[in-house]
Amino acid sequence: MTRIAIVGVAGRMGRVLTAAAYQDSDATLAGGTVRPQSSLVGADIGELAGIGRLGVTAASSLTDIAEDIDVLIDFSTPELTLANLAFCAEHGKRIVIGTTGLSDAQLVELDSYRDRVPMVFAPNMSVGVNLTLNLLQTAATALGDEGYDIEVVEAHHRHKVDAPSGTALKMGETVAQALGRTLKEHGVFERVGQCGPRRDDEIGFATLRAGDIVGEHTVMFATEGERIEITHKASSRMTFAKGAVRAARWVAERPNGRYDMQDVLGLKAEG
Ligand SMILES: NC(=O)C1=CN([C@@H]2O[C@H](COP(=O)(O)OP(=O)(O)OC[C@H]3O[C@@H](n4cnc5c(N)ncnc54)[C@H](OP(=O)(O)O)[C@@H]3O)[C@@H](O)[C@H]2O)C=CC1
Ligand SMILES: O=C(O)C1=N[C@H](C(=O)O)C[C@H](O)C1
Repeated sequence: MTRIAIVGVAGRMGRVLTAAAYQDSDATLAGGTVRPQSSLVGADIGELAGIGRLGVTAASSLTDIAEDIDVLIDFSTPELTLANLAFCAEHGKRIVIGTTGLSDAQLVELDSYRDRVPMVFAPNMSVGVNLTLNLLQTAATALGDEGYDIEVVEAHHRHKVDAPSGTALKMGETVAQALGRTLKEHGVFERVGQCGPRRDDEIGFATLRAGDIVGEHTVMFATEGERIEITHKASSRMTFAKGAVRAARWVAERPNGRYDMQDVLGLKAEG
């Protein structure tokens, strides 16, 4: 049985991850953390998740529960995730990372742990989004050089702090890679004022933030006379949480390395 700890059990994802780990019959929900200063230290994590008392209390530090856990599931902030990777390297633990919004420098730091920690790092843990990435690769390969404009549109709840979403960036990167482009060179993240007509080879991004939208992504391939839209809509955070628990069970059996959700789901294209 994989013994799972949830980082930030009082967060939007933390609560749903707690329920998903508890409901998985092949995993044990072994612990969870909140900030050291939080009034929730010592609270029952089942009660925080709204699933009733589980007899597992929120710890103020991973060090306090290190003996009890095998894999961390971390959907928090870039800074905390990097600190938790250092913890994993020091204590021989594994980690599933859903955190988005890492800077280029933070991504380099995360990657530096690949030889010391078995980790799954993915901006979206849902089966549907990961299948969509394969559909996008096929569409981009077929349409990209045929004069189709490519735009990525995403919508999320009003509390989200990073933009564009990690998933939107991953979708854009997938399309760019299929076309031999890069987001550094071809990504357009802002259009305002007299910005001129779009270039043929740009990949545009647009972000919406409103209400309680769980997560919606569309990639548009548009040309004179037609457009194709490939859309994924998440209506419950449980889709991400179940994927993360599946990834935790998977990474529990893997050597040091950086994996993603396509590895977990067996969706990676050969070669
Ligand atoms: N990969 C995927 O499938 C998905 C990824 N995400 C990503 O997950 C991340 C979290 O999203 P969400 O749950 O909505 O955000 P929340 O802000 O609700 O959750 C973050 C949690 O981390 C805790 N936290 C932050 N800093 C610390 C710290 N120093 N010590 C202890 N705890 C800390 C917060 O505690 P406090 O409340 O006290 O600040 C909070 O509980 C985002 O990056 C989001 O993009 C979200 C959904 C799916
Ligand atoms: O913050 C969120 O809520 C989500 N974040 C992820 C992202 O940035 O792609 C995944 C999901 O869409 C929800």
